[in-house]
Amino acid sequence: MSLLTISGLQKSFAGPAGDTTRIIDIDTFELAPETHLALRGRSGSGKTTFLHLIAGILPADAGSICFDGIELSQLSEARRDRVRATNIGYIFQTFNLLQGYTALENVLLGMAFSPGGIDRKRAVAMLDRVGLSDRLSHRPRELSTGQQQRVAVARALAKRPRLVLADEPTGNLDRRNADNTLSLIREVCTEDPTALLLVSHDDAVLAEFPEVVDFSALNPSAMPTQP
Ligand SMILES: Nc1ncnc2c1ncn2[C@@H]1O[C@H](COP(=O)(O)OP(=O)(O)OP(=O)(O)O)[C@@H](O)[C@H]1O
Repeated sequence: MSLLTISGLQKSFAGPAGDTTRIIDIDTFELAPETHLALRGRSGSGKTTFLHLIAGILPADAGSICFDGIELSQLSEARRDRVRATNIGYIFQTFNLLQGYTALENVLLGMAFSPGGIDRKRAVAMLDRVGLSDRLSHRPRELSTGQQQRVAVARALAKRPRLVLADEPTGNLDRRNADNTLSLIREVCTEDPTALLLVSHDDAVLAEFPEVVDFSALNPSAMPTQP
């Protein structure tokens, strides 16, 4: 039984000149529960778009995305938001932290719709595990870029999701912090047990995964914009 089953998935975007480019054209993709899978791919090949479709942030033009028995393409945006808030821990490439809230509040708010609800002890423990126990009351703008990335990691993991989507989750970290953060993500996803779909360009990160899929093989219509 797979946690995520995708078929015939298509997504195009209109360019500034009104022309349309198909960014995603994926025949089939499956992710089993508790599986850890990494995606590698060129910049601009559509990896973030793919994660946004899975998370229900973007609607697909065609095809099916079945998450835990729920067909996302049949749902309104509000219902997709609820599925994501309840089941998916998303580590955004650009963090998406709420600027008016502290690091701890960002993690607590991330737990608000999860089945376990808000658990302050777990939120504090997760921020401690990403090395930010002395930054609980800092707002995002008072944190370094790497610290903001670690808050985003803590927020995604603290809620005990069924699936973690991680878009370059170590992209702004030095080697030591990148290694620690990756180990933490995989450790928490094993403890709880959670499926993990991670995008990375970093060979050291990819080497840690039992399975790495080349995104351009999965999505052959991808049009890389940069080597
Ligand atoms: N809202 C949008 N409107 C128009 N084009 C878009 C939009 N979002 C993404 N694109 C285009 O889709 C393509 C894929 O973008 P995406 O962010 O998914 O790539 P990526 O593989 O994640 O890249 P990177 O590795 O650099 O983060 C790019 O060419 C981008 O310009």
